[in-house]
Amino acid sequence: MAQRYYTVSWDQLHRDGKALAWRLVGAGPWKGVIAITRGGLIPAAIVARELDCRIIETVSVVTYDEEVKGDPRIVKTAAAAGDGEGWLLLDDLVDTGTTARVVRAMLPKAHFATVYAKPAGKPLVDTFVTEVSQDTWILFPWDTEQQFVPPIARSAGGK
Ligand SMILES: O=P(O)(O)OC[C@H]1O[C@H](OP(=O)(O)OP(=O)(O)O)[C@H](O)[C@@H]1O
Ligand code: HPA
Ligand SMILES: [Mg+2]
Repeated sequence: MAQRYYTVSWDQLHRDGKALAWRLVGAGPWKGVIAITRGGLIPAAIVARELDCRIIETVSVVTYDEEVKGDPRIVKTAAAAGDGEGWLLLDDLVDTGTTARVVRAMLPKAHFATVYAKPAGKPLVDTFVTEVSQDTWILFPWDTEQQFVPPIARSAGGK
């Protein structure tokens, strides 16, 4: 299990997604966006909207079951994108870089961008917005929900 958590709200993801679009706007034009599903789908929608890009392809790689990492499994390729030249490849984050390595081998000429990056995966990304430490687990809004928490006085054992 991760040692700490970094919770990302929908609002923050939207803001960070737009910050990513600002970093990418001068690097185009793009033939289209390729989202690495599933985590890259929402960032891809936000960035594609800001870059005025209507063409969205997907590739699917499964690497984790919740917080447990396994061997990466390619579930879907993006044949229309060829070697990726002129395409913008998007994911929510790079952690160990395992998924990025697999996808980069499939689309070596694509520009690879993520919203968040951890140190081990950072060298594989062309553009990202926010770095978090390797022992931090990012909690995305689609994986979480709001719930009641007891007052501090009670959880600290005061009452
Ligand atoms: O750098 P890595 O160590 O490979 O980790 C990053 C990848 O792991 C997560 O995907 P996941 O395999 O959980 O699939 P999902 O996007 O469908 O949730 C995340 O969305 C990235 O794609
Ligand atoms: O920190 C993370 N958060 C969510 N999914 C992930 N997949 C790999 N690392 C992470
Ligand atoms: Mg993913």
